[in-house]
Amino acid sequence: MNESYVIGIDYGSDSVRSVLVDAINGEEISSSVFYYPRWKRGEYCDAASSQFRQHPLDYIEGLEATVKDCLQKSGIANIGQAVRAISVDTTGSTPIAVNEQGVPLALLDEFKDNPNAMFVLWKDHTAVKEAKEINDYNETSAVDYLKYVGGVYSSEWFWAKLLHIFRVDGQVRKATFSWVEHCDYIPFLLTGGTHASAIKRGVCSAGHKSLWAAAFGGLPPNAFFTDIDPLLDGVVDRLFSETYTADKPAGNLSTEWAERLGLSTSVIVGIGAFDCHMGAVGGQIEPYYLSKVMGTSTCDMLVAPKEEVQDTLVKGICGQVDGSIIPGMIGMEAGQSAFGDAYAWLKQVLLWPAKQALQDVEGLNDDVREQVVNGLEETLLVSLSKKAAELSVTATSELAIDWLNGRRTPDADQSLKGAITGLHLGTDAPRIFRAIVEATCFGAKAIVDRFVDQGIPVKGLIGLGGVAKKSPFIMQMMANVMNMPIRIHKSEQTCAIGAAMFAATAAGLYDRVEDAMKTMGQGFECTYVPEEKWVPIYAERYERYKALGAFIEGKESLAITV
Ligand SMILES: Nc1ncnc2c1ncn2[C@@H]1O[C@H](COP(=O)(O)OP(=O)(O)O)[C@@H](O)[C@H]1O
Ligand SMILES: O=C(CO)[C@@H](O)[C@@H](O)COP(=O)(O)O
Repeated sequence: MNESYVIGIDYGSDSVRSVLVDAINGEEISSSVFYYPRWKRGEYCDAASSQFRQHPLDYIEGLEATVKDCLQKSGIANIGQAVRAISVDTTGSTPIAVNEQGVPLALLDEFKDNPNAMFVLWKDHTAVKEAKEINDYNETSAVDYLKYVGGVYSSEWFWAKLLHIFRVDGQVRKATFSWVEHCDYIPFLLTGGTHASAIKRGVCSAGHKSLWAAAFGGLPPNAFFTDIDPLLDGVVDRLFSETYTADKPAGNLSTEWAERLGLSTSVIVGIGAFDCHMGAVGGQIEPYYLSKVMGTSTCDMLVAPKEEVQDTLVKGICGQVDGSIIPGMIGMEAGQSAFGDAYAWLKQVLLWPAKQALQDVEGLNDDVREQVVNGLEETLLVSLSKKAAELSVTATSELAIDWLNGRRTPDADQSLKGAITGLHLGTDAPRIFRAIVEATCFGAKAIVDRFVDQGIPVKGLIGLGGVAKKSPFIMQMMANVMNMPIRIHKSEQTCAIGAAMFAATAAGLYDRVEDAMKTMGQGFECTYVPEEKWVPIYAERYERYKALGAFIEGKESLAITV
């Protein structure tokens, strides 16, 4: 019997996806998706105050459901005995408070409905004030602890979130022993860990979000944190000093989880990492190619050999970490806090009157109502794209800024807001949609410019994730705005496939993840090439986008006519 099956698990913002893969050739045997039920009902969240929390049970139920479903769908007899390894990727920074035993507080009766005891999702921006305090304090610090995270600490990250929760919830603070990223918690859970000090931390989350750096000898010292707020006293001592790359095992599947999943305890559980990092590997990243994972948000990943990067520090990105993507190389991360979410926002604005009208119509059958709403939800972005693709654009057409969820890169500032300008009576839904799509592409170009300006060349673009697969309109606009071809990867599940590649490496089926990537990678399906006619028009409009952005930031008065 072939005993080379591995499982990759990808925890996205709305759902978890698992894939069962044959590690010998990368063949995808089966896959399964589970939408988080509590999250779907909007529980524990308040978009108006940027509070986005996820209950650990959403993750645990999804883990069990998708893995069992994959095994069952495979149709392979005794598949449970043939699985060699599991690796997990998750969103991040998505941390949670745990007690001494490593149990998330929301799993305890006392805290089961308390959002502050749950995972603080990456896009939760309740800690803007705390991030600013970290940035301000670092300015005065003798050691620049932000130098490997782009020089700016974001409210999307670990320490800002921890401090915020400690300040707003004394009960949670008192019950907290340690604080752990989602990507480090799941391997701990699967391996049956019983003490928080045994949680193995991946270098990916530690380096990009928690200020861990080998050059600092680990995390910043206690004094750094207590100077920001004495509430943080002692926390760092209960965190970690060692980190691991994702090609290494975290341990074996515990007896409890082996039984729950129908697998054996010889299954190796790999060290976890962030979705976009494993996604870049699933999408066959190459040195100096920007791998853009384009979904709800974007994560823009780049790897470069250590000896070439040397002392170059790229300002305003989400960090550069030795081994965060591919062990042995410097992994760099940048991104946009709202990409697909910006389109989803417009969709919801446009659907509101229709949904309301359907509610108001008396005597309408509930099934019909639901069918109409579902139909609109599914088709609206596709029909908007079709119409928007037919529009011509001039210098003064509607112009938007994409910071609907703040700005992640360049120079994280989650307090910034989006904008749409140049509206007139002829402005209709497709024109607004076109402007928003264009703004997200301009935001993407600003990231490329930042890498290049700081001495890191961008030699090509790789497109991954939901939007890259679903929207030829947006990908063509991206190629035109960037004036660079963009190659779209074949895989529907690059993050989960990347996790499967790491699982295969952690189990020793490959020596290096690059070898797994070569053999298990599915290749590319198409390339969008810049259209000459549009390149100069977008180049001009990009200058206008930058001027409008500077105005919104309060840096400059408006030097363009909108
Ligand atoms: N046809 C479409 N055109 C543009 N964006 C789309 C389209 N269909 C879905 N999206 C966007 O894709 C995003 C989801 O991407 P996906 O990669 O599936 O999820 P995640 O980011 O959670 O991993 C949503 O924000 C949605 O607005
Ligand atoms: O920010 C990171 C990683 O650093 C991502 O986890 C976050 O953008 C979530 O990505 P998705 O768009 O939900 O796939």
